[in-house]
Amino acid sequence: MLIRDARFLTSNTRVDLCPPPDRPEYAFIGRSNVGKSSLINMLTSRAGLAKTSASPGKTQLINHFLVNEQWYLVDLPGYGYAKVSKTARAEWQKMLNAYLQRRENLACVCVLLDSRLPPQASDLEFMENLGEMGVPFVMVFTKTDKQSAAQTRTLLAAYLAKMAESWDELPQYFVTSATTKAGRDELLGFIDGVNQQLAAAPGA
Ligand SMILES: Nc1nc2c(ncn2[C@@H]2O[C@H](COP(=O)(O)OP(=O)(O)OP(=O)(O)O)[C@@H](O)[C@H]2O)c(=O)[nH]1
Ligand SMILES: [Mg+2]
Repeated sequence: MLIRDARFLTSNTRVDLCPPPDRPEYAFIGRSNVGKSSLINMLTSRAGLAKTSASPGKTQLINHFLVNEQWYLVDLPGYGYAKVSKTARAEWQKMLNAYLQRRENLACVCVLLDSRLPPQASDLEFMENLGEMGVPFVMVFTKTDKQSAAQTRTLLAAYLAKMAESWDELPQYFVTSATTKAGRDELLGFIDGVNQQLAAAPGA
């Protein structure tokens, strides 16, 4: 997919204030600092479109971007960020659940996972929840430039083996780097395919 245009629309904390649910939406989520905002910039080839930061907890709102006037990309705050208060975390959980359950045009959630780490409880739990809510998702492994291809393969195999313990069918996955642009064509191709399926679906 060629990215002709990508622009920021809105930031907010409430699902009812999000842009009209009139086109397919892809939400990027994952633990703080996993590389969500960087991946969005890499996919759209717009450095600085989504704000990135070396310190976790940078993204705090539901941020909508419009791509090619055709689909929405959403940058969500990271979960599992220890330095926020319990109250703030509970608020964020409430906002996130409302978003996941009520955002009717949500086509797919991209769950970002640091390719250098073994399966983390918070990620496994988050994916379980998505499964229970019936929200479609894919796994996106990030930061593969930070290690050798062999190391990525080993960790990926271990991750898939862990997932196979609780999932009959493994979710689709992508192996990416915001630095080398690895996985860009694959992920954009996937989004394009889903967009086309949705456009062809009855009632679309
Ligand atoms: N080497 C490398 N660094 C990356 C990559 N992706 C992100 N980073 C770095 O990791 C840090 C966090 O990236 P962000 O994109 O801000 O992460 P985030 O998930 O949006 O973080 P929060 O909004 O705080 O939850 C930054 O210092 C990025 O430069 C990658 O693919 N390769
Ligand atoms: Mg961010």
